[in-house]
Amino acid sequence: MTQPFFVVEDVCLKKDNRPILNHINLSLSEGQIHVLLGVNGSGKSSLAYTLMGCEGYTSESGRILLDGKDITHTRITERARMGISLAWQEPVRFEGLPIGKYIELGASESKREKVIAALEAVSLSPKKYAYRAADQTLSGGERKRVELAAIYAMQPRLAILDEPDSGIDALSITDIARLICEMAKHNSAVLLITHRPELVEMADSASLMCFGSIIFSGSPRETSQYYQNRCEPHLNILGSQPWQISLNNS
Ligand SMILES: Nc1ncnc2c1ncn2[C@@H]1O[C@H](COP(=O)(O)OP(=O)(O)OP(=O)(O)O)[C@@H](O)[C@H]1O
Repeated sequence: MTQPFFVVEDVCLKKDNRPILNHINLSLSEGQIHVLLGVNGSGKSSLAYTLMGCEGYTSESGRILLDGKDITHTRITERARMGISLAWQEPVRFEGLPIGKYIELGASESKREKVIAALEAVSLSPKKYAYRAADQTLSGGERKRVELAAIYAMQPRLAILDEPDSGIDALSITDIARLICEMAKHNSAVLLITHRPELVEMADSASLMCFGSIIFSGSPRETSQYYQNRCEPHLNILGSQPWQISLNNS
């Protein structure tokens, strides 16, 4: 793995005077897939928004560095230009716009080919979808695929994927896994927020968030085992839904 180009140093965030992120440290290299695990409300999406530079999510302390340059106070549009992109947990609505046009907006080069390749990468037929305008007949799962296709076409330096699997059926999870691997092969770093074991397994590294802090980092296997041993029993006691993750051969 090459030297990290994206480094998060000691980042803290408060909302309504409440700490949401506590001294987060993270680094990513080109082509690295890093999984962020954690129960609901542990701060995963807040970290994604902070790294993307979303309004209201500027860290009070610490630094975010891209190629050694401090981008902690750089606006979201500039960060996008620098090659950081975020696939939201709830896909962006682009009603009225043909799907192909939406994907083309951020495509890096040779746009028509990119749109076709991106749609094929998420198993949507270009013939059927490229000219179809987004409207209420587009399902949640289809929207999720289009959002991922748009990110794929961009070939960002860092793709932050916030639960790309939500609303996606079990059979289609292999399409998502393949797409993420393709992105990494094209040298994008991927920060992947997910609860799906199939996606955790293919990552290079993982971190576990709890109450706004990263409490464990290691291999995906070690991290999910840490979760199972330390977090799940507490969730069971609290009567919450256990977050189910089981890696093969573990
Ligand atoms: N804009 C905000 N104002 C106040 N509190 C917020 C805001 N955004 C997030 N929080 C709080 O920060 C905490 C972390 O939320 P966040 O959505 O980042 O967690 P998460 O790990 O992504 O959860 P999930 O898995 O349910 O998506 C929660 O307690 C949430 O209520």
